[in-house]
Amino acid sequence: FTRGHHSVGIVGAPSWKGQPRAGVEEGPDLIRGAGLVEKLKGQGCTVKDYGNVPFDEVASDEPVHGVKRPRAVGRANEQLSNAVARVKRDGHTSVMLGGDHSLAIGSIHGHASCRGELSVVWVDAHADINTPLTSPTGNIHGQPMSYLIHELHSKIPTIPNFSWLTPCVRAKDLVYIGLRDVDPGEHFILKNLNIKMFSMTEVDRLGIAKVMEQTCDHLFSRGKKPIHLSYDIDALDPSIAPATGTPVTGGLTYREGIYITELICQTGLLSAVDMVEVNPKRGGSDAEISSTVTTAVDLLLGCFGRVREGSHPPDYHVPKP
Ligand SMILES: O=C(O)[C@H]1NCCC[C@H]1CCC[B-](O)(O)O
Ligand SMILES: [Mn+2]
Ligand SMILES: [Mn+2]
Ligand SMILES: [Mn+2]
Repeated sequence: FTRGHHSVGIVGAPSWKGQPRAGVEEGPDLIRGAGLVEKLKGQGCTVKDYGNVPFDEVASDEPVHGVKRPRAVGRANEQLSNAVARVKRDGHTSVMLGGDHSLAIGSIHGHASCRGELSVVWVDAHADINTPLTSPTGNIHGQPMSYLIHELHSKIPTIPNFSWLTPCVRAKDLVYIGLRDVDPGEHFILKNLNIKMFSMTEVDRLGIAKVMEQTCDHLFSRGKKPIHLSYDIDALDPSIAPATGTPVTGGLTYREGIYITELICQTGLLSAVDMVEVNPKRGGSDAEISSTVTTAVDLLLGCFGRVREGSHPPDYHVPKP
């Protein structure tokens, strides 16, 4: 068996402004420091690291319609969209390292600007689909999907530095896995738009293998599209990934988290992946931080061909004495 060749383009997005807890901006360099590039190369990938997006400074940034830090987050996502579009134009599968989950706005927009209609798999304890007017906090990391889907466009007010953004995802092309902390407004939207979701109840009831089978059936039922996997590390149980801003008990096991990435890889359709919300300042110890970061790296390795049974080069042979 030969390992599928993966060409990977890495973009760091060191921004924290979609939420109030400092530290998540250290995510990109922490994940790199845990050996992501070397490990991807070690499993046969071609890797180009595009570095961290040099986000512009934004002066005063007062809330608008309750949305916090809109100008900084809007501009950062415009820059990120351009960076991800470039990675896609260069022909790589893009890996966006966050940073908080508001950065999925730029990542998905930039991906879609190059590849057109996408399937989005959103792995998260949370739905991140509050509109500016349903959000209980005003933090944009709880809102990204509402800015991206066509069906909510009429519910999004004009926000400064977001005029560049047009919705690019259809509700029927979105699947959630891992939900266990969803606001009332979000739940109404999920039901009203009939968005496919596998909460932790479905993970428990069906098992992760069936969840992935049904995720693929749903996404491919109207033809196969490039997959955008947006992975919030807080989808994992806090016992595995504690160093994150909004941990919720009862999450995915390490094995379930990895299984998701193995199956997505096997589709051969993975076109972009986000790995977000790793925050070292939320870890209570070095062990907690390294468990979180190592898991993030392992999830990305699973996206790009690592299989737990092991593998060997096509031309391998046992040495003769
Ligand atoms: O909208 C919000 O601020 C809240 N809504 C309920 C879940 C917690 C939080 C959003 C968390 C954003 B995430 O998933 O990127 O960590
Ligand atoms: Mn999230
Ligand atoms: Mn989350
Ligand atoms: Mn592939």
